[in-house]
Amino acid sequence: MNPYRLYLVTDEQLPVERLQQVVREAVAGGVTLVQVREKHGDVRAFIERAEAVQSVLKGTGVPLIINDRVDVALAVNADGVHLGQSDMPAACARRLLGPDKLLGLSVETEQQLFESESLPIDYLGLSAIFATPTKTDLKKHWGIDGLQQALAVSARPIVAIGGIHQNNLGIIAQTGVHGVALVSAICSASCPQTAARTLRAILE
Ligand SMILES: Cc1ncc(COP(=O)(O)OP(=O)(O)O)c(N)n1
Ligand SMILES: Cc1ncsc1CCOP(=O)(O)O
Ligand SMILES: [Mg+2]
Repeated sequence: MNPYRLYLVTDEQLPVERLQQVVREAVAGGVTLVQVREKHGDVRAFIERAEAVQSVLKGTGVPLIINDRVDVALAVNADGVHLGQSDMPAACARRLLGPDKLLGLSVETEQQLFESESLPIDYLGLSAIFATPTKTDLKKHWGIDGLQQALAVSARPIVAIGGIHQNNLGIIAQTGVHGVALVSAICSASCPQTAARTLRAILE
């Protein structure tokens, strides 16, 4: 099964109980992969929040990915790591994680896309498709044309991320992209389960 189909990236601003509730509901609604993304807290808090999400995912079959930090992923025995361009190099991360963990890499430019082909990674996060208030330090917006071009040249599964919601998911799905990753469309929804179910239905 393609694990990338509907990929939830968590919102660091959620209190931990709401974080757990959102993840529980999102999985019930059809999310296939969950990344814990913490950009501001200390490493101990990151580990605690990762463990809180892991306890919700236990027994669901939905893998847990840690954003940026290989040490946190190793500490909680997560299923994988998502690296950015200024994080640990992919080859180092692969050596530390071993061959079986999922390893994702953000690509923000055509040059990075080209270079990624020789790296020991499992998937690419094409960042960002559209502008989004969730992350503003973005190099570019690939748009639908850029997404189509990346799909045409990459041998790796591609996850589209950035500004994706119910109203533009259809056009993204039509490109045949392997997966979509979302923060606010699920984390800010009043009912994350309904939101995830609706997104999943658009993808099917
Ligand atoms: C699935 C996925 N794709 C891209 C990103 C962005 O990663 P990065 O560029 O390292 O930025 P931060 O998320 O760390 O701010 C992602 N997290 N997940
Ligand atoms: C983490 C990340 N990486 C590129 S865009 C983004 C944020 C996506 O958030 P949203 O789904 O709310 O636009
Ligand atoms: Mg990162």
